[in-house]
Amino acid sequence: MSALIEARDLTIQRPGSAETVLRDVDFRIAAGEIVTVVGPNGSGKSSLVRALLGHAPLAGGRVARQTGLRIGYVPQRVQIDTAIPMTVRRFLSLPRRIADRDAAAVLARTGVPGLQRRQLTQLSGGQFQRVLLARALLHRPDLLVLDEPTQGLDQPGMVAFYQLVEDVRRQTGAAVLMVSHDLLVVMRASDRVICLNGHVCCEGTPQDVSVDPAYRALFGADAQGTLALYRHHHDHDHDHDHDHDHAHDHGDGHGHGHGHLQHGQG
Ligand SMILES: Nc1ncnc2c1ncn2[C@@H]1O[C@H](COP(=O)(O)OP(=O)(O)OP(=O)(O)O)[C@@H](O)[C@H]1O
Repeated sequence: MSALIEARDLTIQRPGSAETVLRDVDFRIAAGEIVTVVGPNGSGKSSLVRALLGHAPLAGGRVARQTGLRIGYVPQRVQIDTAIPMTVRRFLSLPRRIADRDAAAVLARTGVPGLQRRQLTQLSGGQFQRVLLARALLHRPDLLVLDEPTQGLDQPGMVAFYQLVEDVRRQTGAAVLMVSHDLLVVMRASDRVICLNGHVCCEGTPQDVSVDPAYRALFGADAQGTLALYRHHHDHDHDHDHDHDHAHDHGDGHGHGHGHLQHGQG
């Protein structure tokens, strides 16, 4: 299958300096794939995403994006000016105006129907993330790019959010590229995981990455947890769960995240 985005030998430097943030990274994502980038703070995850989207200069290598590729992007930080009142409905129409019908449909799809008239500042963390996802979905992207989409959500909120991302992929066929720290949860929602630390430490299926020594060295106790989760999953074959991969996820699907809005971040 041809790639939506393909990168070769990417090298990225810290803006305004010769310091290398990422070196020799190869990357590809195909239609319909869910790929997650994990790695410690400062390991270059957001830099990689920005370079793939063409938002950051390359110090080396090349990136090819499929002609006409539609991308829905939720950046790591979303600047909300709390001094200016803004409803969800208006937010969805920025920068391009959309019809009421489309606004209602996309909010229903992301599990927050009827929020149109609510002020952004009055949303819970989980609702806000779903509104961001709704906005990213509006223009029927071939690829959704979500940079740490569950920041500030509690565990059930995270599980529910990743379940929603999988539903969106199934319903729309969009590929998904995510950056995440939520190792245990996100790895289960991914087809492929890339573990970064200034370069690609390891990559592959979640199962392969969870047992890779480089991954385990980077994530220590958390990696042990991932491993245990895969063992547990492997050891049990639930009668009623043959057709999907969430036998041990007990998210309630309602996204009741208790995080807070990240007001005015840069
Ligand atoms: N605009 C910038 N100006 C200066 N340095 C930057 C900038 N963006 C990134 N960097 C540096 O590049 C390195 C990688 O940052 P990046 O944000 O890509 O990491 P990350 O893996 O996404 O981190 P986190 O998990 O903390 O979000 C860091 O050392 C960071 O300080």
